[in-house]
Amino acid sequence: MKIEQITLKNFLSHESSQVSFKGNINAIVGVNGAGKSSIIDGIVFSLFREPSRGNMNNLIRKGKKTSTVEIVLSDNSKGKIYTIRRNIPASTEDSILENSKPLAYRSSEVSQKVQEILHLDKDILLSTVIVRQGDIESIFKDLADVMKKVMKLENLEKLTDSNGPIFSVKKELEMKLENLQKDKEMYESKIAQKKDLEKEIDNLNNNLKSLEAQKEEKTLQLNQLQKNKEEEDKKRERYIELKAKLENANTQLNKIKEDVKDLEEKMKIEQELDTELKQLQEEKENLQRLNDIINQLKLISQSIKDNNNQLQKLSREIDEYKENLHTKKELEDKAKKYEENKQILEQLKRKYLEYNKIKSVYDSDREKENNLENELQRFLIFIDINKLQNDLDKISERIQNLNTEKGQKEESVNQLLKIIKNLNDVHGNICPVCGRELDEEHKKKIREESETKIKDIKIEIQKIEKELRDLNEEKRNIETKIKKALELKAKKESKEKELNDLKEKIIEEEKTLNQLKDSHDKYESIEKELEELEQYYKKYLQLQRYTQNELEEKEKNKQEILQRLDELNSKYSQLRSQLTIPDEEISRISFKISQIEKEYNNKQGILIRIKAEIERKKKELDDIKEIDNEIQTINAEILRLDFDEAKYNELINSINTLNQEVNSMSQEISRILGKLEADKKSLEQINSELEKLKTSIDKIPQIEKGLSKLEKLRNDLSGSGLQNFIISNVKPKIENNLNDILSMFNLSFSRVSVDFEIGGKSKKGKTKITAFNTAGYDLDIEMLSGGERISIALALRLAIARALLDEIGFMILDEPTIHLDEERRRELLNIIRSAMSIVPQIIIVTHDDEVKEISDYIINVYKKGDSSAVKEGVSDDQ
Ligand SMILES: Nc1ncnc2c1ncn2[C@@H]1O[C@H](COP(=O)(O)OP(=O)(O)OP(=O)(O)O)[C@@H](O)[C@H]1O
Repeated sequence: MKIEQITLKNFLSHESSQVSFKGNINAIVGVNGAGKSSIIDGIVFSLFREPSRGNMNNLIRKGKKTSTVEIVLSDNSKGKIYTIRRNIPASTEDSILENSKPLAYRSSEVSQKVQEILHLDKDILLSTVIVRQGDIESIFKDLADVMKKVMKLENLEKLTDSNGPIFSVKKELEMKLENLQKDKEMYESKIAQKKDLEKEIDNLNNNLKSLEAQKEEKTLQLNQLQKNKEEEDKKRERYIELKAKLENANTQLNKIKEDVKDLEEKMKIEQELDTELKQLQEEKENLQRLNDIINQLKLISQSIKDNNNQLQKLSREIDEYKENLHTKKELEDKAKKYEENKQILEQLKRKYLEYNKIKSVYDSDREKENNLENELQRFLIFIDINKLQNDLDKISERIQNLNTEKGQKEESVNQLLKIIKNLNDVHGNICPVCGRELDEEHKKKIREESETKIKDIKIEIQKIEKELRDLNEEKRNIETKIKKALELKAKKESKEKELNDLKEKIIEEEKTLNQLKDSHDKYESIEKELEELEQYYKKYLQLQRYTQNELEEKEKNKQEILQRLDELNSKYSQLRSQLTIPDEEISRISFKISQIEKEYNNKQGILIRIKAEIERKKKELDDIKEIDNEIQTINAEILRLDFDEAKYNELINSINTLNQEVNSMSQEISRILGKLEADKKSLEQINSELEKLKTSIDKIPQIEKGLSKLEKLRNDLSGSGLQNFIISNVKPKIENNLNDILSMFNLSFSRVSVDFEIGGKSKKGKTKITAFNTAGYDLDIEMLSGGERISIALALRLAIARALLDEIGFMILDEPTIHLDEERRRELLNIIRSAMSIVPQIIIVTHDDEVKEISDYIINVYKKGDSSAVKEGVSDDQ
């Protein structure tokens, strides 16, 4: 089995590293603390879930919560690849895959599979081919313990330990035996109990029989007495019933006799009350009559009052009516006039409005006419346009002449300027004008003359220009005047036309106004008249509802009321004369009536009650006879019954005594029966217990035998005898392997022997390793050189591994050269090289350059920030 690759996620100092072991000798190199050993920790953890640094959580990279390690192993002989993945914490499942096929998931199952399928035993590997820092030689002193561990001999010790399984089985059996002994004691005591119980049951049965016979005799006596009592009970019941009836009848009789004692007296009161009530009735009727008259008088008096009020109101209305009717008549003419005028006004209205309309137009036209005439007055200033035109023509002519003159003068100047210029351009002395000879003097003269002339002409031109400016100014003035004069003329003509048209229109308007004037004036005078009449007309309209017919109707009503009043007054006097009492009495009549009524009702109530009482008492007189008869009948029956209370009580006492006797017998019988029942149950219980106890105690000899066998087994297994026997079987194999391996290491020994004795629980084991040199001398391990010791130590580790494992796939050495001197280091390297023929894959963690030299694959581990990183295939100095 070879280690192909390991992947570390948040494991110790590695955040995320993947390491492949591609060589035969793989060197893991790097500075102190780079994370090299962490890789070895990763390998051990991934295989066995074994925490190398304290507890499991220490393996998680600080600051992280989870960690994962995955290792890939290959078994080339079988062509299989195994991938084992471990997680911390264990809440995430581990896994093992065989060629990508899952084999197990739970961490304990994964460890089990590693052991079973890969044949990688944790104890063997950790004690042999996985060698931690500086541990190579520790095998010499620990060999006995290592063997004990790898051979699992500790388990044998555990078997015979005082906490071990044999001990606990023995303990269990001893306890069982102890319990069974107790059962035996119990069995014997139960047998004694059983005998006592059987005796008691016999006694109880005898008592029961005699008691039952006595009880039967007493019960017969009791039955006879009970029969007698039943007859007496019936008599007694009737006797009590009759006695109660008798007492009841006597009580009733006495009560009635007491009640009828005052019958005569009551009848007398009845008569007196009858007479009194009649008198009261008469008195009441008289007063009632008077009261009726008084009520009638009151009604008539009220009616007279109402009629008088009505009369007064009506008289006032009639007076007001008469006055209004009179005023209405006076206003009638004016109202009529008003309505007529209103009609005429309506007829004239159209012409009136037309007149007003035309009149307002006429007035405005007259005003316009006036304004126009005033305006025309202002146009009277006369302007002579012809004269202005003449002046203008003259000025125009003069301007034209002056312009011609100016042009001529300007031409003269130009000519003179040309001469001057020509003089300047002359080359030679020939006059350009005349062609004659020309000297400088002559040139000068001509120039001066010409210039003087130009000056003069320019002054003249300036004069002409001034005159021209003045003339032009004057010309513009005259032209403006002419223009204005022409505009005024046209305006005046238009206004004159307008005035003429207006005058014609005014004449027409005056004509129409004259035609409408009469109607207009009439309208205005009627309108004024209507204004004056309007108040009368309004008043007339208010009074229109007053008519003569209605007045007459009211007068008629008044007469009727007067007549009614006469009738009422005479009726009042007539009724008053019937009332014979004085006025002051009248008001007390109704009070008196109510007093009498009250007294009457009161007495009548008393009378009714007395009458009912008399009636009831008369009936009671009949009842007395009936009750007397009943009493006689009851007394006769009591005599016939012949019941004696004393005798009856005697009978009851006898029955009670007998009853008590029978009951106490029954109770005793029940008690004996209960006891018998309980005893029988106890007997049954004891029998079944005895049966069970018998089966238990039958087991005692068997258990005693088992216990003695166990004791023997424990004695046989304890001590080092068996362990040493087992070891002695493996020892030759290891020794052979060791000598085989050592032969490859090129040492000068003919043989090396190994002896060890397994220690006990508190005793350390002993190891003795002896080397025999070629001369035949034996040398103790302590006497050998460092290199020889390391060679034997490594060979011994490999020898043990080979003896116990199917094959050795790899060896891991963490800093094997540490603490070694130069020579021993070199020797170790030779041995490692030689070991290649025994172990196909070696992984060495090292600082040693020479180790790097013998390695065919370098894994460089370094710190990147606070995390470890890995670079493969190169050394750290590359
Ligand atoms: N749980 C952890 N999380 C992060 N870093 C850790 C953790 N445990 C230990 N370390 C650190 O990891 C680093 C690497 O340790 P490791 O033993 O692998 O180094 P090394 O390369 O073998 O060093 P040396 O050559 O000195 O033995 C150390 O600096 C150590 O302090």
